[in-house]
Order: sequence, then C-alpha cells, then structure tokens
Amino acid sequence: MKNVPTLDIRRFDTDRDAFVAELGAAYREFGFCCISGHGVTHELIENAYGVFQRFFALPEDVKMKYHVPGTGGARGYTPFKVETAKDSQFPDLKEFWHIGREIDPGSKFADTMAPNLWPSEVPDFKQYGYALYEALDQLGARVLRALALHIDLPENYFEDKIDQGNSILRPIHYPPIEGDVPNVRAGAHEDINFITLLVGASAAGLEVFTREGEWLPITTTGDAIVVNIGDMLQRLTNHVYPSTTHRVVNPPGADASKPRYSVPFFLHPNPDVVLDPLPQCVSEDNPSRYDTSITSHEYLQQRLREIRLI
Ligand SMILES: O=C(O)CCC(=O)C(=O)O
Ligand SMILES: [Fe+2]
Repeated sequence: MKNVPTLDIRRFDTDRDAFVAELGAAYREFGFCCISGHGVTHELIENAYGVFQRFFALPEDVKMKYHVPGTGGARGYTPFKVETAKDSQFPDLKEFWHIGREIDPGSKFADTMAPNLWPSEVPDFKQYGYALYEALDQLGARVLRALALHIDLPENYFEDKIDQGNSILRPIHYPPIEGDVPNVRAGAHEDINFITLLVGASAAGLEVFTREGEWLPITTTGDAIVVNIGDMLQRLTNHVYPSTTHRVVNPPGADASKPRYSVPFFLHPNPDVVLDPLPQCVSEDNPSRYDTSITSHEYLQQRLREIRLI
C-alpha cells in the first residue's frame, strides 16, 4: 500500500525545487504529508503535553468552569461527547481545550476572536500552550509558502491572509474506552480550516481515507508533525489540494484501556479572506466548482453548526 511520505522541511532552504515538487505531489495524492526537521523543539512539545495532561486530569467540575456554552467551544474547555462528526449519529469520545490568537483588543477582528481563557489550576498552561501555538503558526506559514509556489503563486501569497488568522490550538484527550460502545474517538470528517498541523500522532489511531477508498493508518516517527489540507484551502484551490477525510479509531484489545492525547493546530485564514477559487487553480480540465462567494468567517459559522458546536 502507498504511504503518506515524511519530508524534511529544511530542504525548502537547501533543495527548494525538489522539495516543493515532492510536497505538492504528496498533497495532491493524499491531502496529507508528515513534516520533519521543523525546529519545534522536543522540549516544547513535552512541556506542552505535560500541562495539557495536567489539565485533563482535573475533576470534571473544575474543568467545567472553563466551558462557555453557546460559543462553539471557541475558547476554553469542551467536555466529553459533545462534538459530533457531520454525518455521524454518535458523538466523539473526546474532550478538548481551545487556545486562540492573542489579539490587540482594538483589532478589527476583536468581535470574532474572543480573549483566551487560562486554567489557574495549571500555572504553566499559558506559557507552554501559547508557545506551541506560535511555533505551529510559524511552521504553518512555511508550509504555505511551499504550497503557494507549487501552484504558481508568489511565495508570500498567504502571508497577509493568515497574519491575523482565527487559528486554534486544540489539545485533545481521548480517555480509555469503556465497554462496547458504538462511538469512535473521532468520527470520519474533514477539517474546516486552511491547513492542520498535528503534533503527537505517534500513538496509533489516526487513519486517512485514500483515493483508492481504503483507510490508511498514519503514525509518525520521532517528532514529525502531520500536516493536512482543510476545506477552506480545498475551496480556495478548487480542489487541487484535497481536504481528505480522516478519523481516529478505537484501538483493539488492551490498548483500548489506554488514553490517547493529540494536539492539532487548525490554521485559519484571517476572518475577512474570501474563499473563491484562485484563477491559477481553474482550467478547462478543472472548471470552477463554486459560484457563490463566502468569507472564511461565514464559512466557519456554517460548519460549526453542522458539527453541533454552535
Ligand atoms: O487526534 C488526532 O490524531 C486527529 C484529530 C483530528 O482529526 C481533529 O481534531 O480534527
Ligand atoms: Fe481532523
């Protein structure tokens, strides 16, 4: 079976043309690629995982202090079994926390990006959580530079479209599975945003639905970060970069009693970016698939309703 490749992003500086071609080919084929050599330190990842695990170990009533109903879980805590994949009958077996961008209160986007909540019970949560947010925001911008070049856009095309992106870092806890349940850890879905950078797919469970119609497991080696395309970039690129369906399955046997932690960073465009197909991605063979305009903010609201977060 074919495999999602791992590419060393340092080659963007040393061996650019080949790297861009290989990265582009991986995304056209899978919508996914694993990135190594990214410079996000092992120490930062470990420290961030440490504070996230300490938070999830708190009693439910303490965690619920940080749940803000009616806001789509945009900031703070979302309890177990709330998010439900679009076509699924059963909610996912996960709880999570959302960290958003720290913006100037006078920003024109202050209405759409609420201030962060920080759990006072875990003092270093903000320090390590936001450091990981910024590191993945910067890594995402590098990946987007390569993705821009691959479709004949200027290298800095995405720069002013993501500098105030409504991006979210989502530490997730999948608790041990109890009994025989119809729910899965994360039902089959596509991500909503531009690209997702996933730290910690080293524990088994993540699977990608290939073009051939098979579920392909992804587990990374070392500190490689899984980076995949979301629906907003799929729309903007008129499906040249596909947003691939993926899920997190319940582990078999004794592994079911082990928890799983993962930390996706959902890199979003600025709220006012219009997601119309780029002319570079429209051709006779691939005519425009969308005839209505939509901003990334409107698009996000529609999608959050579908997954029952608002
Ligand atoms: O936990 C994982 O490995 C993937 C999570 C995921 O796909 C998501 O939260 O969108
Ligand atoms: Fe996902």
